[in-house]
Amino acid sequence: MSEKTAVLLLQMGGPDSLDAVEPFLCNLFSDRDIIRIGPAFLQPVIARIISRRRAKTVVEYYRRMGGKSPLRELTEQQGAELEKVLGEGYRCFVAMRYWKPDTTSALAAIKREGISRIVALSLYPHYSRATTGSSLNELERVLAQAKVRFDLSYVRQFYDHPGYIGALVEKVEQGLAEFSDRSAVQLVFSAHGLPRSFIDSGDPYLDHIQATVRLVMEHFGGIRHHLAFQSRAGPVKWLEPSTESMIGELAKAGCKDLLMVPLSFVSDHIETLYEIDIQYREEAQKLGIANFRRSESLNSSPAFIQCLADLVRSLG
Ligand SMILES: C=CC1=C(C)c2cc3[nH]c(cc4nc(cc5[nH]c(cc1n2)c(C)c5CCC(=O)O)C(CCC(=O)O)=C4C)c(C)c3C=C
Ligand SMILES: [Fe+2]
Ligand SMILES: [Fe+2]
Repeated sequence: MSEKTAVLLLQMGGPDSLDAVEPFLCNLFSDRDIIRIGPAFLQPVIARIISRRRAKTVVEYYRRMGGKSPLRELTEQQGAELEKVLGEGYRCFVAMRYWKPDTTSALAAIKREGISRIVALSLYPHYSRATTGSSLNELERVLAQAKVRFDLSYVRQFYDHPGYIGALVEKVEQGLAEFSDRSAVQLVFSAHGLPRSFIDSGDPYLDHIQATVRLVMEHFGGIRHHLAFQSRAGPVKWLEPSTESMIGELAKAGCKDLLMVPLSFVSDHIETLYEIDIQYREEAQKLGIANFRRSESLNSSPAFIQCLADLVRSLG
């Protein structure tokens, strides 16, 4: 057995071609940790119907962002950079919840290298049962079937880690520098939405998001800021206000300079590259917000990779 530690980067994954959109959606809608549709035995059938219908709309979004999600490449790059910072004793692997490479193939690769110690590193800063919880449940299911035993530890969240806050502050600072008068800019922190029922049953996601916003804003005294939630799907009640309505309200109040700060996803994907950069930008410009910008996603920013390395090393 190798003395090395495997760092297993947990992400959602995204379609790697337009043909992959429907099966990706079907995997997502089949997962009862993220969405419950009908009784468990019927969910796979309903998931197939919903994914076929949603794919018709979403394929066009992926087409407009280059024909696929960049999540795999971005996550593999994070793994490569993290491996460089951690040095000799570590190897990084990627496990995507709804697309490739999946948890089974990631564990097979770890096993092939003879590694027995795994740090499961969730790339969602804010814990939710829908995201990190789902990835960890999948990992436990796959491990239960593996013939090899691993020594496993977890990074479940890092919403208040000084390295994460510092990496976000750096991106907001760069975003603000693009405006001629930073005191006129309003920040909209845009987090991924979640059905209200998750929070009502104890999910800490909203508390984590609010803590991140508070810690980032300690560095930006005097700048006006707001928190909103994007990408709701389906008829249930979601966290409010929606990013769309927030943009509308700010436009009505005369805002001309707006910096969107994506939260809750550390890499570029459909919510930054389509929803914010295309959909919300077109809407904002129609409503008279002349300067609509977005701070960059963390992706492989050196400060963020250093944060991930600190999190891994903190587990000894
Ligand atoms: C079905 C309900 C959904 C919940 C709840 C949800 C929560 C949630 N999602 C992310 C991050 C990502 N979501 C992505 C795609 C995506 N998510 C949903 C649905 C829910 N998400 C769908 C249907 C899709 C597919 C795209 C679409 O149809 O709109 C992705 C990957 C995007 C990519 O680039 O391909 C990420 C990442 C978070 C952080 C979150 C709650 C905390
Ligand atoms: Fe999502
Ligand atoms: Fe989404």
